[in-house]
Amino acid sequence: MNVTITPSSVRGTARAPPSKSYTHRAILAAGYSDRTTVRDALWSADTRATARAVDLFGGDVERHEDGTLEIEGFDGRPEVPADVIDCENSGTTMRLVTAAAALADGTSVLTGDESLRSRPQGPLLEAIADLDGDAYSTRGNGQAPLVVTGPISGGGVSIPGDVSSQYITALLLAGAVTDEGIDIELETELKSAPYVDVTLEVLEEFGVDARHTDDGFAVDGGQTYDPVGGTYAVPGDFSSISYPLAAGSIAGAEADGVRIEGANPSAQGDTAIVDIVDRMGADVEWDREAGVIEVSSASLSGIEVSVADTPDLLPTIATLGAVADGDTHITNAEHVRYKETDRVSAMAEELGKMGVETSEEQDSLTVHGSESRLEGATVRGRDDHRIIMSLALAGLVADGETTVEGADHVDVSFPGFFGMLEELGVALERRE
Ligand SMILES: O=C(O)C1=C[C@@H](OP(=O)(O)O)[C@@H](O)[C@H](O)C1
Ligand SMILES: C=C(OP(=O)(O)O)C(=O)O
Repeated sequence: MNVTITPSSVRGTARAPPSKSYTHRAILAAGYSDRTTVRDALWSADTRATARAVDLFGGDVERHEDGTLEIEGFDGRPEVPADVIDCENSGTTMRLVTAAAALADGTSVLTGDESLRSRPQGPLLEAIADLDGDAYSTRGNGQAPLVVTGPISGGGVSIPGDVSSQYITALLLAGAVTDEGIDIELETELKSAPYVDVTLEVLEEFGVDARHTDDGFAVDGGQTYDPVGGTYAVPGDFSSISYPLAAGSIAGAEADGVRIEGANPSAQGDTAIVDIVDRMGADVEWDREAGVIEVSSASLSGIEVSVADTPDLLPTIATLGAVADGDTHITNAEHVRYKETDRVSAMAEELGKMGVETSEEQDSLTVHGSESRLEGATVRGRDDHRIIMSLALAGLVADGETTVEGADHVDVSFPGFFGMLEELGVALERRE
């Protein structure tokens, strides 16, 4: 599907979709439990991939119309899957499920789409091998397809922290149900660190104890996943909130801008987007207790911002920077190159088609904003949900129409994205 956006101003109320990161963890944690009800779960292509893995491990995920998932777990000991586990486009699924597969008494095979089969899995495979499991890439290049044989019983591992925090999350979730637990020593500084805090928060809610140590993280073995009252509720997603928030900041009607509901505080690092648009000059208020953000546009100025903790915000910030006056310097961005696409280059090249100048280095992206309007253009979504959504936002303030190709991929994290834009008053057309 291609989507053509006509420049529009936005006003009205948007509701944050549930968090993808919390939903993945909740589905797998529920799999490790006896039985759990997960309320307000995100049901998207990525989270469905995690649910399918839980089914293949011997659990059962049933979804009710209201978004509640009733999950019968495999109770800490995954069965050997009867089929290949297809993680599709989801890095989180592949990492979390690889470590779960290492608990099974036999061999699991994991694969994914072309994008996922190009992302790095080597450090996690080596960690499993250090724990006396057997884990390898069929092509010997550290990328999926992956073959994982367990069971592991726990122990100590050392792992780099600057490739993906998801390796740590995966080992903590699985480590709790090993015999010995897992002690993780970080070899390099941790990037995307708040995502591990999200994991610790979910583990705590499921009654599992895991902790920071002097040189990394640790989880004791022999624990049981058992949330209070047998239920867990997923909070709103701040990576997704970044889109209506940025839309309101660049195209919000002055008198009555955009109101975002479901914006309750949690461990998500991407809550930083509220501060970022504020620093750029948007008129924004966040009532944390009510979980409501209100934003309207003002003229924005470029800023310097590190995405070490918040890689998923880079595409949104790049679009904000394109509209702002002056340079927006996005630093500590190397790990953003290991996502569904190399998002640093993807945003530089696609915004370039809209007349935006950028300078790219391995670890940073500088967007040279100017007061002249962006040019409407046909841009490639690169089969990457965040690139698609961020380019669609740029289309709100371009001169003329902007067509985003391959826009269906928003289904990965925000299936209702274009419907939300329409409700905010955006004129757009979908073409198959
Ligand atoms: O654990 C998670 O839920 C995520 C961690 C981050 O990845 P990395 O840790 O690989 O940077 C983030 O980019 C991804 O969208 C979700
Ligand atoms: C990188 C992302 O997710 P994942 O790593 O799960 O593919 C994302 O949602 O932007």
